[in-house]
Amino acid sequence: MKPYKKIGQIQVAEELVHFVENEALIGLDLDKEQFWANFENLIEDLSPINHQLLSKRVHLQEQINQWYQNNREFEAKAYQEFLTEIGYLEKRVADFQITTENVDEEIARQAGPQLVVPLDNARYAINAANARWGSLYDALYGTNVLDESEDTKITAQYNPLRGQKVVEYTKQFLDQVIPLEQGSHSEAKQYQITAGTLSITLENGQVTKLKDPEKFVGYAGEVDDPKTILVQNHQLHFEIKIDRHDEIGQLDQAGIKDIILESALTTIMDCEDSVAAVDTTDKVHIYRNWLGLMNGSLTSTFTKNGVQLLRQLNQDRHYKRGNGEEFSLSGRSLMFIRNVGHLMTSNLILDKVGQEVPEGIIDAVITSLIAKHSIIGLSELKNSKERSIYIVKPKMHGSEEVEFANRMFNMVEDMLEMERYTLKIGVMDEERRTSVNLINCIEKVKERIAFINTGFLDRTGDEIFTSMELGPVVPKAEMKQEKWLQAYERSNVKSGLKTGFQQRAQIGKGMWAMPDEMKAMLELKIDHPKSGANTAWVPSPTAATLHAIHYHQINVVDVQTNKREDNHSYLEEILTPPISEDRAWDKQTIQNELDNNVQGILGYVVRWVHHGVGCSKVPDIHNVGLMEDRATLRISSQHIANWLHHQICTEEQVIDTFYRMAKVVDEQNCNDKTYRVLVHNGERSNAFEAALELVLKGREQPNGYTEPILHRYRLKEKEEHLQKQSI
Ligand SMILES: CC(=O)SCCNC(=O)CCNC(=O)[C@H](O)C(C)(C)COP(=O)(O)OP(=O)(O)OC[C@H]1O[C@@H](n2cnc3c(N)ncnc32)[C@H](O)[C@@H]1OP(=O)(O)O
Ligand SMILES: O=CC(=O)O
Ligand SMILES: [Mg+2]
Repeated sequence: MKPYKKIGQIQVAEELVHFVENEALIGLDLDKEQFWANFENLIEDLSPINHQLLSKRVHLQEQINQWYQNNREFEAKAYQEFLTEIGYLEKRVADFQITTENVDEEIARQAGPQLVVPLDNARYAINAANARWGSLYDALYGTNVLDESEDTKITAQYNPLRGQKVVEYTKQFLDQVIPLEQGSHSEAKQYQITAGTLSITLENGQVTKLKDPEKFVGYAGEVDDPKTILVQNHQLHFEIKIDRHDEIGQLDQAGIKDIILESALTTIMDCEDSVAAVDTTDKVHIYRNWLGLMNGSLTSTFTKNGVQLLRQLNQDRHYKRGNGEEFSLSGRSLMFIRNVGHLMTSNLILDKVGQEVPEGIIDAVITSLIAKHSIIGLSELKNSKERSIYIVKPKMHGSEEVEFANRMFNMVEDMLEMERYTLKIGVMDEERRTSVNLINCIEKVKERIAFINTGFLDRTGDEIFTSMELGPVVPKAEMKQEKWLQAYERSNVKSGLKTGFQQRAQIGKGMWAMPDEMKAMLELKIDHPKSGANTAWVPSPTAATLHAIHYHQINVVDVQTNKREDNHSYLEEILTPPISEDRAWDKQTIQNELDNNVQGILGYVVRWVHHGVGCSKVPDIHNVGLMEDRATLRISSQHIANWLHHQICTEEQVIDTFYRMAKVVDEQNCNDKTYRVLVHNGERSNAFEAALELVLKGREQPNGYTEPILHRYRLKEKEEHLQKQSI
């Protein structure tokens, strides 16, 4: 147990006290004693409400379970009436528009990718902040986007034939998004600035310009020898980089060495489902990284390909307009911070009766305190030009819980002496009770909402859990085609547009969870801007650069304008549970489903529990690397729990599958010297126990969440490790 310091009536872990008083509060005009006194009041006011909200979740679910048991023949109308009666479905508020002010351009006006990154990993987090700009040449060369033959494979040295394909693809992209009045970019020999505008000399000597000359917005270098041409299309920028002496540039008749796309407009620094933070040390580590991002001091030193590297936040980018006037664009992605939800408590702080305090309350106070460093502008590397702080709040159920978050944000603003609505909120639409009451949820935070986002992964987990009693759900891969999911996605866009999100806030779509499948992403993720979303999640900087292409191809403003007319009522479809009509799957189908889910669960949980890694790339049974986090774990564990409950498989079969897949996962990790096998000489590791419990006790977990079990086993693992060290 960590030593605590008694402050007023509460007890605060020494490590947190030290961090707050010697790091987070330094440079801020806040009184230390007052800070702790206010924090204590806030805990006293809010903790009981937090607990009541959680009890309500349990109570509603008990009633839903009972209803399903009494109504085996599902009838949509009766179901809706029942949900209204118990207060799950809320009475819709009168029409309103959100009024959020001081929202940065990256959120309100620009449409583009949103990157997510685990905040416990400084190397990745800085990389993410810098992923505002990414090389299109690298993204195309280094992934599977381009069709590959023997000749165009990635080789140890640069492969010019592959490079040629990259250039061809890029020139087509340029012709598509910044076409020339005559000819093609592939015929361009020279780009220069003439009389304040971009002129292009073609190989036949003809001089032409852009079809839309206003897309040229700036340059760097000399007018007759520019090093950078900055263009803008659909509010999104990119740079054409020219250097005739460069290894790549010299192969191009116009000297183009790269195209740098504005990529991750925004990034979510994640303290939630992609990290494994179970104690004070873990939490303070994350808070310290956030502080480094907010005051611009975060660095990371690491060795890559035998070279020692220092990574730090990028500076802004400087240009001249056609008339010579200087201007700059941010070199970094606009950062959000994702706090934890309302569920867990933390021993970082104990209240006056010695109970752990809700972790979401602690996150709200500490992450906002830290972000104040950025808004008072101590660092040159400002995050928000509008002096706003962007907090993503996940896993809220219904409008009461959103109202609670709003109340908490008000109190935090007051205690940190911030103007009202400095704290903006991003509401994850990822629990069913929020989806069906989304307009009411938005209304509760209408002065501060900066995004809604369909977290379809958590949402799928919640869907399975909520309808657990009704029947067996469809196989996991079929979930995306289910009525509820399609309707939920559309309804989310509709709700955002009806309440005035256009040009004011983000309507976001979910994660691309196959980090290496970039060709498929380029083919499919264009559906997100097409659906009216002005952002969507990507798992890596490379994915951000490739997904940015979609926002050049689709003008989201136009799409949203058309979608504003959507008057379809989606409620009944959203409330159609994904229960299989035909439960007669053959033995092999059932076993494959189990194998796939169990492999993913074990592959993820072993790294969570034994190594403290909260987001991993884990191969599925077809050997496709999948991004796994707590939300995907929630789906897989709930899925098996559901099939077990409805006797699609037996407990014996599940346990047997766990043992078999443990060997597969051990084999996948055999090159990792720090790896400990899941079962050793019949002795099950903590990770194995945790993974199995997530399934066998899946129905008992609050809303199917995985946090309680993961935390318990990770703490046990840490404790055992300490004991071993002290022997
Ligand atoms: C349902 C939800 O809540 S989704 C939200 C939670 N999910 C996430 O946050 C996903 C974030 N992504 C990741 O954590 C990682 O990309 C993973 C775990 C999926 C894969 O990680 P790895 O196997 O290490 O990736 P891989 O080896 O292909 O690439 C590593 C390189 O890419 C970079 N990278 C990978 N992901 C990211 C990221 N999200 N942000 C910034 N950089 C990243 C790393 O910095 C590293 O580059 P470096 O060597 O120059 O530092
Ligand atoms: O948080 C995202 C999700 O899909 O869940
Ligand atoms: Mg989620």
